[in-house]
Amino acid sequence: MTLSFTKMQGLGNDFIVLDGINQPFTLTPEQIRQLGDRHFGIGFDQLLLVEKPTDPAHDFRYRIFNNDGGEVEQCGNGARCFVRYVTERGLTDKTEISVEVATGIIKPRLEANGLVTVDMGEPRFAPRQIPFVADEDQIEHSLQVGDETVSVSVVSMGNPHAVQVLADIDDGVVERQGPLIEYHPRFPARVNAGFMQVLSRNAVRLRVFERGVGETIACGTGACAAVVSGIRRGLLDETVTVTTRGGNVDITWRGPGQPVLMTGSAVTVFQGTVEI
Ligand SMILES: N[C@@H](CCC[C@H](N)C(=O)O)C(=O)O
Repeated sequence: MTLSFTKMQGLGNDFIVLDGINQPFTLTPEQIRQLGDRHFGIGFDQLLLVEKPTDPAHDFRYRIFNNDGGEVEQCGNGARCFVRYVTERGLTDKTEISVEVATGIIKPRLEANGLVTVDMGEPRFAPRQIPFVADEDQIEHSLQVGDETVSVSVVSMGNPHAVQVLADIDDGVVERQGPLIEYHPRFPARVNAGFMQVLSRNAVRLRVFERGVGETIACGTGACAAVVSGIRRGLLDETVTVTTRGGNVDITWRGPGQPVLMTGSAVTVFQGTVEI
């Protein structure tokens, strides 16, 4: 089978995007792993699939597969690339679209300056919504990670996140704790592990060890989860610039009951075909 693909990136979090509307196909997890291999395949953090919506009230269905072949619920940097892809390829003439993801609806909007703003929906905190093994919603939970006891905020942005606030995120903590937190038994669906350094009430640095990939250069849902957890901890104001290793993204959250808004770049890198 020959597949046409587009390689895209949002802050260096990289994707292949496949049009499943005009090019119907199915891929096994093993085939996704092969395509994602950076030496033997195309290489990507996530594979994004554009499909017709199941409900005609929406414009598209957006499916996401991690580099390990597993399907996941949400991808923020990918959502920005998604709207650029469907507009650049003429799949819609709208610049604001309503998109079905596994756990709800997101609304990406292409701005006049080329940046993309995504209404990512409301964050969730109840342990069963993460999922996380705990009796009640707390702003911080104590977690035993190897021989360290750490304090995490758990947030679902459709997908699960555990965020720590640390004075230094470059001292080896991501490499040491990331794999242990991803597979921690209190996260039955595994988790994305975020490591945030607060610079001011409107600026943070963030590194994320992503479920199903390892550390990525940037994680959009991770940025949303980190800012939400920082606001809940009383450390941040409602609009925050998140600096990742791949660049900046702006996040706004006005509090409980409100959606998280994310604004950042989305870039097409190249197009091609691949035999699978
Ligand atoms: N890179 C993403 C998140 C992709 C999914 C994540 N690894 C998961 O397993 O939940 C983003 O930009 O949000």
